Amino acid sequence: MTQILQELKTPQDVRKLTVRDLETLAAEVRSFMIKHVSKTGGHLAPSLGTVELTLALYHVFNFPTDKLVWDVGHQAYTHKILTGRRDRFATLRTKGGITGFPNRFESPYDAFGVGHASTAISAALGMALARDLDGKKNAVIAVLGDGALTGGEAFEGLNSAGDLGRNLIVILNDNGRSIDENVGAMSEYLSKLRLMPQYNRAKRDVEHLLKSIPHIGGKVYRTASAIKDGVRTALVPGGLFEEMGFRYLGPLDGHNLPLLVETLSQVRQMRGPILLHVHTKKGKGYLPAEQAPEKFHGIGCFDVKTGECPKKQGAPTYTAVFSEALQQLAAADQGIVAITAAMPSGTGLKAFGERFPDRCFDVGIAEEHAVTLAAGLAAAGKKPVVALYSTFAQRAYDQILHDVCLQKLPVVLALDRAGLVGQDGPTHHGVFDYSYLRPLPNMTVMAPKDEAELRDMLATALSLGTPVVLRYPRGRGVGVPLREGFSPLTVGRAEILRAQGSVALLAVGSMVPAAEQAAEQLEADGISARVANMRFIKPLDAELLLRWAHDEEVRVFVTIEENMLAGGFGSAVLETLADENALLPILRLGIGDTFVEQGTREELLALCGLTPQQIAARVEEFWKGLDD
Ligand SMILES: Cc1ncc(C[n+]2csc(CCOP(=O)(O)OP(=O)(O)O)c2C)c(N)n1
Ligand SMILES: CC(=O)[C@@H](O)[C@H](O)COP(=O)(O)O
Ligand SMILES: [Mg+2]
Repeated sequence: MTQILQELKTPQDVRKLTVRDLETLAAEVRSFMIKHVSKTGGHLAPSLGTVELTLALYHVFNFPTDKLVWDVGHQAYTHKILTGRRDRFATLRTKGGITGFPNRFESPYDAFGVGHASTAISAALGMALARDLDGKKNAVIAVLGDGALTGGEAFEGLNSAGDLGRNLIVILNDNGRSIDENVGAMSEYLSKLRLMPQYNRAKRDVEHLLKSIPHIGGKVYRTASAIKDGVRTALVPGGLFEEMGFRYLGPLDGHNLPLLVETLSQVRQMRGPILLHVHTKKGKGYLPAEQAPEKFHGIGCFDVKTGECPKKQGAPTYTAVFSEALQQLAAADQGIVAITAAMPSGTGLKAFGERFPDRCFDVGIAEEHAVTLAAGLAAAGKKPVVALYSTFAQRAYDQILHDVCLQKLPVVLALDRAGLVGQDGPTHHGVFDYSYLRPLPNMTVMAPKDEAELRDMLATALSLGTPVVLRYPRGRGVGVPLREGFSPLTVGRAEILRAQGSVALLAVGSMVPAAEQAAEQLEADGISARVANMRFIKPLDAELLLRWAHDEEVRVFVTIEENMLAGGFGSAVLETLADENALLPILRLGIGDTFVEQGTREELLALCGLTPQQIAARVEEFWKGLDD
């Protein structure tokens, strides 16, 4: 570690540095960050883009008295390094280590916990209102990206903040990208602003001139500013934000420290809602990341010299199998269309979009809109597939209920990253979907045991003509052979994998292979076990459940799921058996009433007691308890 960074004892020390020191510090922070993230993996490109902005903020403001709210929080590594987490930075995103996003339990400098996009303005406005109620004077700053600005909640926040008129600084960190290319009319608008610095300079000059005229200058400026003839909104940079009640400043070079420090020092004195537009480069200062910002958005470990990641062998990912299957089905059916909410690469829809550009829609970070858009397409006769990460689908609950299920529209929700996702941790685990989707009438919910079954489930989902959810985990498949064609499944029918045994292991999705291994272990230990791949969480195969419940050999039911126990698959089995007065002793395995921390998927499955060995051991213990 080089000098200035090493000598910083508290974040307040950054306030004492000269601008020249800050420039040296920026270089030190970058190489520190690259060195560590190359080993742990993480959101490198977004965080490289905000080094100067973060240093300037810490130079000008007094955190944590002033409040700094990051949007998503994947760009906040400099903030973490400055605020007491430098020495633990090597543990970033590892089990027991520091988290990948700001987290209120980790540091008083993390004013608000994040991970999902577009929340910063609303949260910061809440803090500004509380400050005013308490008669305090601290600054409140929200930093969000141009991608986050495509999210509806960001607009709701702007709308409310502009109306309430409180002292609030919103910094728009515009790097022209989301994870992939940014999309939408707002993104176009920001691009135009970036190309019009001359207007901005002119505006600043006019402001300066008018305000310098004694007595009447300020009045003239305000009158001039109040002209709302449409021309201003269209031609004056930031006119759109100004119409919403913000004072717009920028765009300025977000890597120019002297300019940032000077501007933020002025902004600090201003009143009312301010929107400062800074222009940054994703991956700044590390050539491989500048050249491939999408790859370095969130990356595993890599070689610092080359920027290359170690090649991984193995089965294709669920995402890749989904992508390929959807393209195959869409080639045969013109009615199939696909929608992503800013995750074309992550969900595998990028390849679909390249092949069927007219039938693929990236709507930005707008999960609610994505689902209702799909409902509209379905109402007009199309077969939409909305590919979302399970965790982000939480955003669209009312749309799934009100716009899709209530109207029984044939929308297929393909929920990727379902279950425990690994290093992103509790903000991103997709472990709630069975519980929140199961109560919805008209909904079918299924989960494949492997990547081959994913293909068949997708074909089944598209053939049903009703709302369907298909959820599958992050990462690689099991490694089973993939057939050419598709074999549609019977809805609500389980697959029996082992037909005899006193313990009935009922598993869904990713837990089916684990259940099969656990059954072998149990057999080896002298307890016979049968196994069903339930396939459908809704409708459940009630016929099988009752048949097994009434089978004299069966003494215990065990449900196994990578989901919360509350309201999940096990609850569904329990309800069905209770309603039919067919209850046997039942052991439900899944995730207890807690937010699961970060770690590798394997570590977290073990933490939740869901490895095959742990499943077998927990069943054996339960079994022994029956005789006591
Ligand atoms: C609700 C929600 N949907 C999707 C995501 C996934 N996601 C994380 S960062 C990101 C792009 C954000 O772009 P921007 O705000 O411009 O930040 P940048 O990465 O460019 O710094 C997306 C889509 C998310 N975190 N939250
Ligand atoms: C910050 C964020 O929400 C995304 O960048 C997310 O970390 C991507 O996850 P995957 O790596 O599973 O695509
Ligand atoms: Mg961006």
